[in-house]
Amino acid sequence: MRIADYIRDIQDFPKEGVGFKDITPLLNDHAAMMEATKQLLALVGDKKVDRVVGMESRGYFFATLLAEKLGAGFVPVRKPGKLPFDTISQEYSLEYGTDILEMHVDAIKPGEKVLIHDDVLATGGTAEAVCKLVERLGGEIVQVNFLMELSFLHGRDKLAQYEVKSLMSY
Ligand SMILES: O=P(O)(O)OC[C@H]1O[C@H](OP(=O)(O)OP(=O)(O)O)[C@H](O)[C@@H]1O
Ligand SMILES: Nc1ncnc2[nH]cnc12
Repeated sequence: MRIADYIRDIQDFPKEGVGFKDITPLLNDHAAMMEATKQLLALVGDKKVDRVVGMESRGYFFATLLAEKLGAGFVPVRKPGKLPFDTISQEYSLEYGTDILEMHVDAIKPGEKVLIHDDVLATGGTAEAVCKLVERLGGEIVQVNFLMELSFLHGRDKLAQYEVKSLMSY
């Protein structure tokens, strides 16, 4: 089974010029979703992970599956104003806009080992902001992984000090 066969390309979404990578076919097929989870787990290997951090919203799907398999807690990163408790905020830029990401102040304890997961690495702005949030809370980032990276946008350059892995590269 090829995971890439379950990624649908949508041209000019959400804006003209963007080639959008749609993961809903992958989520729609149980066997494909489980295979992708297995392959992401293989990227993590035998690293100890206390918390898996997932980015709203498409990062949540596999981040929670990974947390379950790794015996780790799940931490949601959300867009502003959505988290009910005290938060820390970090501004970031996207392939198509700018925004702020937030995390609960008590989501990660100093010294905890953190896996960060998102579906797509594009410009790297989102992942860079999340790395900053995790480190501001004292977390130790053991890996940042993605289903896919859009290598022509060079998002890895923003994450040079971390172990960055992805299942697919375009
Ligand atoms: O590497 P970057 O250029 O920062 O882009 C990658 C981010 O963009 C997408 O999220 P989006 O903000 O579209 O939100 P969504 O998951 O809620 O659709 C994607 O799921 C990543 O989180
Ligand atoms: N081209 C793209 N497809 C899916 N998600 C994205 N996030 C940023 N760029 C993206």
